Amino acid sequence: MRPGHILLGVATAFVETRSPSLEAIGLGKRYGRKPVLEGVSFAVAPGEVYALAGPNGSGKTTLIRILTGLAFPTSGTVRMLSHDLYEGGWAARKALGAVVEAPAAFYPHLTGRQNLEMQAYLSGLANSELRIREVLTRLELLAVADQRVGTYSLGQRQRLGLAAAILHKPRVLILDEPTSGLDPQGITRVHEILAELAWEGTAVLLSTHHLREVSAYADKVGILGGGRLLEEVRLDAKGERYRLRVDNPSMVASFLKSVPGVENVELRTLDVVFEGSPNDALAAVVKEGYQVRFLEPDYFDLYEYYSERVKNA
Ligand SMILES: Nc1ncnc2c1ncn2[C@@H]1O[C@H](COP(=O)(O)OP(=O)(O)OP(=O)(O)O)[C@@H](O)[C@H]1O
Repeated sequence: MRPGHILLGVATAFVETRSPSLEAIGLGKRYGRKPVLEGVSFAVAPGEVYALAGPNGSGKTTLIRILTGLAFPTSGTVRMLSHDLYEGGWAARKALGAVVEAPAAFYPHLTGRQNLEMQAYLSGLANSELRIREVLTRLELLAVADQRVGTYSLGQRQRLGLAAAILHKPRVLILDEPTSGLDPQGITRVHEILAELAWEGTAVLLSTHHLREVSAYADKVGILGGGRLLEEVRLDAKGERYRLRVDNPSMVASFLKSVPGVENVELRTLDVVFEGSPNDALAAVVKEGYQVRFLEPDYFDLYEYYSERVKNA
């Protein structure tokens, strides 16, 4: 997770000094002759949140199925805590918690608690009673823990899926659209929980269409398009930017590119966005005789950036 104000130093050290928990290395996948993924590589460090975004059909679910061992790549490999996922056996698999086809499948006639007990038994988890209570509390499911899962709302089932995925304290958590179908409160709660898990050191990879919510705490966003990783956006590395609204933005954008102290000038529909000195930019534009309507800080908008990136791919 991205460092919060108080804990900044600690989290930064945590993310940067450890080797990746999850690595995708040159992943490719074909169905027959149809390529669905090509050359996809990225890494997720302990405590990092990596969000996969991309339009429908861009390959997110296929990639997540490969990363969780539910499908095999045609080329490339996956490493989980430095073990090969497909050949690393138990050492690689026990590191992983996942919800792939959300909401996860549960026995509807058993209660939430009984479903978790079943899962703990099947995965050989010793003394699971306390741990089950812990995850039910964390996912705010204690009040419905002894209710049959068949009576759960979609949000409760989604959270039970997450509870099951983290029961054995995995160091890598992979989730395919964990907030799909949830109401705004449910979406916020799931994102809060993922941020907390990352804060404790779990490497979290999720696919999502909720870019604005995820940009509040994700460290990186991988943008998939047509089966390729088009770009990896580091959300913590975005420098200070400014937005200038003027009467003739395209001419002002070309002009600003030649002004010392002003960098990375971009035209964004009605506005000119740039990095560097806002004072130098304003003085130069006014001196040149352009009419300025306003100048303000440009907060990085992942959704806007993503839309532009996918449109131009
Ligand atoms: N079993 C399969 N056989 C053939 N083609 C497949 C198969 N599974 C997926 N595809 C194709 O692979 C492409 C990527 O699909 P995928 O489900 O991974 O995309 P996605 O990004 O998860 O989409 P969405 O956002 O709609 O869930 C699509 O063109 C899809 O038709």
